[in-house]
Amino acid sequence: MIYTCTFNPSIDFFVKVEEFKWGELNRIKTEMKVPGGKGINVSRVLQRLGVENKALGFIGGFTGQFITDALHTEGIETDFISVEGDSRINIKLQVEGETELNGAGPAISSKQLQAFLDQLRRLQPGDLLVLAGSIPQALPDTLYRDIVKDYVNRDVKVIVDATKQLLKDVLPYRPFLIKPNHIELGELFGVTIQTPQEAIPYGKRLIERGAKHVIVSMGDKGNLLFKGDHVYYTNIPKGELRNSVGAGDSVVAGFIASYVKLGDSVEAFRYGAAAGSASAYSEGFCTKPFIEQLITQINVQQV
Ligand SMILES: Nc1ncnc2c1ncn2[C@@H]1O[C@H](COP(=O)(O)OP(=O)(O)OP(=O)(O)O)[C@@H](O)[C@H]1O
Ligand SMILES: O=P(O)(O)OC[C@@]1(O)O[C@H](CO)[C@@H](O)[C@@H]1O
Repeated sequence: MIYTCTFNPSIDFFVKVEEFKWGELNRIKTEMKVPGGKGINVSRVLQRLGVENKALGFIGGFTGQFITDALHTEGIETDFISVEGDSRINIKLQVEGETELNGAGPAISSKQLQAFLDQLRRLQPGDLLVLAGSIPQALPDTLYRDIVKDYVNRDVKVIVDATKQLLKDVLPYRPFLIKPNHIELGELFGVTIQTPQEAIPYGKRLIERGAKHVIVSMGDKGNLLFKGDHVYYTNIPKGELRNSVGAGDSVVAGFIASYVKLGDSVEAFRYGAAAGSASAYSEGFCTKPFIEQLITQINVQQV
């Protein structure tokens, strides 16, 4: 079974305006409210690809109710722990590019955290666990590390999509896959990375530190996969950018969907890259037919 964990789910409030003026009244042209959070996005894309999975995490208040109801309408299975506060609303302002304003999220008590950790005990050898996104401030920042440490030894493949220390700390425990984007990769090493060539030495270091696979997504510059001593690059198919929120999560979901079917991480990388671009070229998220249309334009080359 595949489980995704979103410690801090959100309603993503997408807002388009013609022009944005600071300090003035701006009228919204179009708006859309979608359940979000990185693990939830992975669940959504897996569900669209016909891969059974369950979304776990913490949800609360009227926003939490909206998130749960909307996910069930989409056919996504959930098993969230309830908290008292409201799940956050993340603003995605689409004008001259995308500006994001992400909320802090509700408090989570140690009892609620324990209920979540108890839930994880149902994991079986062979299961796959996705830990994705930021964690609310109330939670210990060793949380991802502790979970990876526990479950990797139980033959669970753990995938981590997080940033900074949360990501650094999991490496010695051999996560199956991590997926920083090039900016997050640069942050880990205190450098600025702009090209795939510049990313290569740093991706290799993450493998040396323990990750089994590393995908570095680079927006319109393509993707890199690091696996053992090998490095692979995918190009980007032709298309028009509509929304890049969740494109990275789609890469993760596409990788998983293909990997569980074929067990081939290089082919899974190609499928993940197609899913990322299919989401970037859609108003919402990718669909299976669109991924399979774009994948014909994607080549994987060893670099
Ligand atoms: N402008 C774009 N044109 C084509 N493909 C894109 C574009 N932006 C993203 N993609 C595709 O989606 C992948 C993931 O995008 P990106 O590197 O922006 O991930 P991310 O920063 O983790 O995204 P997020 O956190 O919003 O989900 C890219 O590597 C690429 O395959
Ligand atoms: O604040 P976090 O947890 O780092 O990121 C949350 C988020 O920006 O990531 C997703 C896109 O990847 C969105 O659905 C969501 O709003």
